[in-house]
Amino acid sequence: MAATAMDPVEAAKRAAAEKAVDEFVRDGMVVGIGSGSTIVYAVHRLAARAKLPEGDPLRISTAVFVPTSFQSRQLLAEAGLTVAELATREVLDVAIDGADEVDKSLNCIKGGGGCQLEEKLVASAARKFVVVADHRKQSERLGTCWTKGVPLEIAPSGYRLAMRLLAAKGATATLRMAKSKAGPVVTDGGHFVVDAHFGGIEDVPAMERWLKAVPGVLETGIFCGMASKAFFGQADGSVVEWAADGNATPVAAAEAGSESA
Ligand SMILES: O=C[C@H](O)[C@H](O)[C@H](O)COP(=O)(O)O
Repeated sequence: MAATAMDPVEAAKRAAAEKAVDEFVRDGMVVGIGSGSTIVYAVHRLAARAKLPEGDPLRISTAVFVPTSFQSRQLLAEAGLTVAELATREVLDVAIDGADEVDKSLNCIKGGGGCQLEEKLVASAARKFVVVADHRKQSERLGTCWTKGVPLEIAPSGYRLAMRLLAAKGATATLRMAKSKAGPVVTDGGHFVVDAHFGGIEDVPAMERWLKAVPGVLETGIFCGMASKAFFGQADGSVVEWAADGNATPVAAAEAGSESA
């Protein structure tokens, strides 16, 4: 039976994730693992590398992985990879995560999946923060591609106050509602998510500072000045790499789509 072709967007996510894992993860490292659909391919790649024969330079046997969510903890455990907790690790070698939108300075909007607080903690603890995404996430200005708003993780008791303050600042702010449960989305940490859309964000650092100062906002989905590199899988199967200095480089995705590491 002929193999079914992979959906091009999924193939792009996979190419980016595999490239980042192979460029940044070495054996013995402590590695932060983000959440979302793109990170699934990173974990699959890590699992494949754990099965490589001894002596293979890509083999990982002593690396440990710090998850950012229930989802990534489960993925790592199912892949047979060693899970570590951020509470017992002060510094991580690298953290790899997806994003909802990335600008040329590698500022990101994250939290489309409601995991921004743990993701921010893990990324902040890492010496290097690496973003993996498909081409739809490449943006000239945050807030223009991802128009669902900046996800904000909010103390439940403060969500009405926060929404009033956000609206006064000009945002369209909505409490994120669950799809298969009555009521709001509740994060892994037991908080609510408010999505605040301001249109295109001109001054990303100022916006992040302002959002962080809103009472009840525990963390914002703006990751400003944190990433050192971003990999974007393209529709043609290639991977484009953005560096924090604004340089964009097309890189070969020779192994993209391969089953083995
Ligand atoms: O809360 C979710 C995370 O920030 C994800 O990394 C982000 O939403 C990107 O997810 P995906 O890889 O599914 O596009």
